[in-house]
Amino acid sequence: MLTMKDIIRDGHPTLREKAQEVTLPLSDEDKQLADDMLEFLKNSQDDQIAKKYKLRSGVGLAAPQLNIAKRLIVIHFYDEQAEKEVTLQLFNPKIASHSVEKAYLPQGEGCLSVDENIPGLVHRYARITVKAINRDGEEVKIRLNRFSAIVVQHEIDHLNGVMFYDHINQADPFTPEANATVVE
Ligand SMILES: Cc1nc(NNC(=O)[C@H](CC2CCCC2)CN(O)CO)c(F)c(N2CCN3CCOC[C@@H]3C2)n1
Ligand code: NI
Repeated sequence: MLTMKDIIRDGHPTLREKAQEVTLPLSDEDKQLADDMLEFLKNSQDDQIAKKYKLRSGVGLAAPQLNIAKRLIVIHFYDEQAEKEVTLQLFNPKIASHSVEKAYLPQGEGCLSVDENIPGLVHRYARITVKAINRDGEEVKIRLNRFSAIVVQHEIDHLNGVMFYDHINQADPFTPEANATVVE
């Protein structure tokens, strides 16, 4: 099982690299990696397992965080508003289109690859359409909004060597951009 020792930290060069597209058809190794990443997220959200293995809680993970420079992201969390579990294992994800409107988490963002807290608002697109290959090797087109959209953008950033704090307005970190929507 993956634990925090498998996650590389800020300063490691791989976090600033552009990850390589996954070759198709998906290999068993790449499918296993996606499953290992999903298991980590589920474990990290289980109080007992997280405590036992000292896992920081996560709702998303990108392969470069495991020092694997491949374009693979995994998302897993319970969407209270939609009252359903959201689980995505996306290979070669691309933002095909996005809203002009921006959105942000009022508490800012963190990252399993960043050990210190870096306060400040991270403005992202409020709605995105993502094209990707799913675990079954099918091309999918997914429209996302609110929390899901924010998490997926954070993860796709990791595939392009972008960290969440790159987006923080250092001059004015806590002032929301005009017309930006808060995602509670
Ligand atoms: C917002 C949040 N960020 C958590 N951690 N950080 C992460 O996931 C990083 C990615 C997220 C940071 C901001 C957007 C994407 C990991 N990253 O670095 C990957 O690149 C959480 F854990 C969390 N939740 C809320 C829901 N809760 C349900 C019950 O279980 C616990 C869970 C905790 N919400
Ligand atoms: Ni992160």
